[in-house]
Amino acid sequence: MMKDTNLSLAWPAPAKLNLFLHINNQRDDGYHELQTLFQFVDYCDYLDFKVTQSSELKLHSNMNSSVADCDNLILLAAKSLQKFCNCQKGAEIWLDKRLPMGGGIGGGSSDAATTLVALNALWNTQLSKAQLMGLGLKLGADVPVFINGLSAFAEGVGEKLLPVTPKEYWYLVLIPDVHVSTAVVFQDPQLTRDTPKLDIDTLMSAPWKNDCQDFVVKRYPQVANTLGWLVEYAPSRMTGTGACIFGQFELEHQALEVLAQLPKDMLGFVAKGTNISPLESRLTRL
Ligand SMILES: C[C@@](CO)(OP(=O)(O)O)[C@H](O)COP(=O)(O)OP(=O)(O)OC[C@H]1O[C@@H](n2ccc(N)nc2=O)[C@H](O)[C@@H]1O
Ligand SMILES: Nc1ncnc2c1ncn2[C@@H]1O[C@H](COP(=O)(O)OP(=O)(O)O)[C@@H](O)[C@H]1O
Repeated sequence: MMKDTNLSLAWPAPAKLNLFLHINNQRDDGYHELQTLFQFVDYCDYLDFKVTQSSELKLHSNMNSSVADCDNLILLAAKSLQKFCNCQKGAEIWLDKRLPMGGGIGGGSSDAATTLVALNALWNTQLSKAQLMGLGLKLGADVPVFINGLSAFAEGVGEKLLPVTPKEYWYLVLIPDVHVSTAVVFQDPQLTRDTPKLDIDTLMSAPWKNDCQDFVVKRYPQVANTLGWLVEYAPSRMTGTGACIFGQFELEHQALEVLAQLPKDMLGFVAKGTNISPLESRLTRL
């Protein structure tokens, strides 16, 4: 069979963990100022792209959810790049969705980032990383770090990034059976939003915590149960605004052994922390 040169396969859209997350303040526009540490893991959604000569954008996916095409961050990302570059090409896109949605591991943002990075290469629109990150930020606060592709200490709403190299542990990530909306967590008056801003050296060496965790645990018993179970085996915390919980292990087999003991009603996966994103590695072999 002849090779289809317009097809480009297996672009990873990795998950991220917030190894710590502090909320320092709420801005006048409602957004929150954060200090957070992002690390990628090697557990990913995968996207395939076929470049087309008409400007149509078409998405096929195994996502079993109610996200309409017009709200899907993949199509929104592709459209924003097309518009910004006045690009006449289009694409057919296939999404293999593996990451749980609304779990605080950033799957939607990562899909958007991978779409921007891949299409910028495949359409040859030649935007710089900084330009792509600017486009990405309009789609979501977490999109720039996925485009940058390096684990980072982040400030602002998550867009001021300083690459760092935290230890690459193995993680067992558990997925409580509940959807926790980022917007709902940030709207609640009970959320702690006054953690003092600290310098990076202090933050990296202090015990790591997530300011959303107590709040989410109190409101969602599924998250409380999951954390209560995992913390018996490993240092464990919530990522982002939840609901996923991660436990950290020195060795893969230790994480796999705990996964094997998971009660039947809990779901999870084992992944390795990686300070260079799998997307960044894919980009180097177009
Ligand atoms: C707080 C984090 C940490 O990683 O949570 P997770 O979504 O990963 O759980 C993220 O930065 C979230 O980023 P993202 O999920 O892209 O958020 P967005 O779509 O930009 O915003 C969703 C909603 O959350 C609120 N929001 C988001 C980010 C922020 N720094 N302050 C906010 O107040 C806003 O009300 C916004 O309407
Ligand atoms: N391609 C996509 N994958 C996942 N979610 C998407 C996508 N496009 C739009 N969304 C919307 O974004 C929301 C947040 O998704 P996600 O990034 O998985 O959550 P989180 O930021 O909590 O990890 C979803 O609930 C869904 O409504």
